[in-house]
Amino acid sequence: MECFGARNMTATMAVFTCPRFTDCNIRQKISLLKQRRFTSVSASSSFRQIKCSAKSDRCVVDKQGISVADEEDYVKAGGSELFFVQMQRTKSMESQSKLSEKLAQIPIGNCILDLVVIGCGPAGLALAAESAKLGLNVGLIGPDLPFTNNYGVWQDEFIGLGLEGCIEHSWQDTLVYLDDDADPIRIGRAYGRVHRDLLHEELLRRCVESGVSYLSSKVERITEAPNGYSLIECEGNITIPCRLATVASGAASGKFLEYELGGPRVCVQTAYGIEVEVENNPYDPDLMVFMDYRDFSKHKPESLEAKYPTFLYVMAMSPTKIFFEETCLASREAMPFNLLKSKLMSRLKAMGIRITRTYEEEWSYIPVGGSLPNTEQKNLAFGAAASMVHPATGYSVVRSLSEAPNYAAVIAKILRQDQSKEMISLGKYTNISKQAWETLWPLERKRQRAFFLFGLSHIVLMDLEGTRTFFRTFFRLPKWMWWGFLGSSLSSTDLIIFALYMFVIAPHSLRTELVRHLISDPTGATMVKAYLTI
Ligand SMILES: CC(C)=CCC/C(C)=C/C=C/C(C)=C/C=C/C(C)=C/C=C/C=C(C)/C=C/C=C(C)/C=C/C=C(\C)CCC=C(C)C
Repeated sequence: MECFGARNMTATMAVFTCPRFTDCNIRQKISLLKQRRFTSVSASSSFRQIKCSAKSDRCVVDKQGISVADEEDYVKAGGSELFFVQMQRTKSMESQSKLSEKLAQIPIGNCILDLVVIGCGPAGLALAAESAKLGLNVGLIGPDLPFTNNYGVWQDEFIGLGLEGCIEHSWQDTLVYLDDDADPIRIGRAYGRVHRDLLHEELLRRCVESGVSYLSSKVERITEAPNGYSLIECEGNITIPCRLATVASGAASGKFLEYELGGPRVCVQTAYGIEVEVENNPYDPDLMVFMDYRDFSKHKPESLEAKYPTFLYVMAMSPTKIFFEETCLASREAMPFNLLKSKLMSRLKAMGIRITRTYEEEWSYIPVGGSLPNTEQKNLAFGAAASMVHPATGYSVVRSLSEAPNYAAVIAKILRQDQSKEMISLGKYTNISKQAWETLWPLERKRQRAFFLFGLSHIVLMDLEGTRTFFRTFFRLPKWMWWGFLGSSLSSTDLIIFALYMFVIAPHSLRTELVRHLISDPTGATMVKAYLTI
């Protein structure tokens, strides 16, 4: 057996450094956050992400619109250059198992893994389990952190994945409110709230069953050995050799990957959510509210609040226990979290809803759009790192979970057919990743994405009234069209029919805007080019 320089096995906790920002001292900031207002601070510099529970909710917002700390910490830390921050307050995640307690440790020093998956979110766990099921020797590396997000899914999609047992609450129908005085649109599709602990447990169970091994560590870099193996260099001088590496560590995994140059700029979906006990809840607990775009707060058109059209996402767990999330579907600059929070509070007040107890609070920041990974590179990616977040909705979990088996099958195939040990020892290796990249991003998928990016670039330009008109038209499309659009299951040809249908039923003002946008926005030209490329 070959052995590649794993020098010691200590230091599996993350060290807070931030190589992307050479001038910022994240370590110092984390320690300040830890000392003062926050508990359980954990971070991964490579992901440029900090997760922490706040003791205080007096947050300030940095110049990119991200709440980072309370004022005193912020000043002491010298401001924040952080790009991706999620804060979860008063959430209990203790019931989630530690990966390190259930998975065998990656053998260090004496074996070469077939595949290393970097990142332990839903995409990483699903890909690791599916690949190991096919007989690959798979290692998973990443910080041993619980799932913290609240995921919502269309129930049929989750049943299709065999994950119905992970739905903690479901609603038989879903509503969209667009007009202040009209009845809501009934969507006719059941929605579910994912139980994050059960999802974590189920994906972990699949990893255990298929024999995935695990290292709780932070990956510092991925390099290539002269014989073509990938070397996963982790903190504490641990190096794990493998035949292929797949990065599944979320949207900010840029350090390990190359992305196409000159692509569209990244936009952001921001949301502020609370799970609360309330009095005077006007929402029917049997129905999920996907989007409530009614303008309760009546902000003046020139106000900052009105600059970001937001909607309320409502999951009623009982007549009095509700999860509310004020969401800005997409904007060019991140909507400041304090603004989202104040919009939610004034909306609830205007509706006469009184909060009597807060169970949980969450801030969510999801980059949408942006470039595709460069498909010539050797390292693979999966999930948000592979730009698999739906640019026009921000949803990604179902796509990652549903594509994991197929992607794993292609990885297994190329690893089997390629690179016999003799070829490797003769230095005759080829880039075996190309086929996997092409499975993830074939021309057809690139066309669909070009269409979604065109839609996204239109969404970010609309004001509240424009947004309502847009969605009034969108939800009047035949069901298969908008279901398919949201689930990324329309082919590129279906999307042309979708666009023409939308054009036909749209009011004159929206038609003119769509055609003007198609002609004048660069994403229009890119979309046409993608459709013409064969
Ligand atoms: C925590 C976490 C993770 C999260 C949280 C957050 C939340 C809550 C979220 C939510 C979300 C949601 C609900 C979303 C939704 C979305 C939607 C519905 C979307 C939709 C979209 C749509 C679109 C974009 C569309 C588009 C369209 C188009 C583009 C069209 C076009 C047309 C044309 C161009 C026409 C042409 C014609 C001729 C030329 C003749």
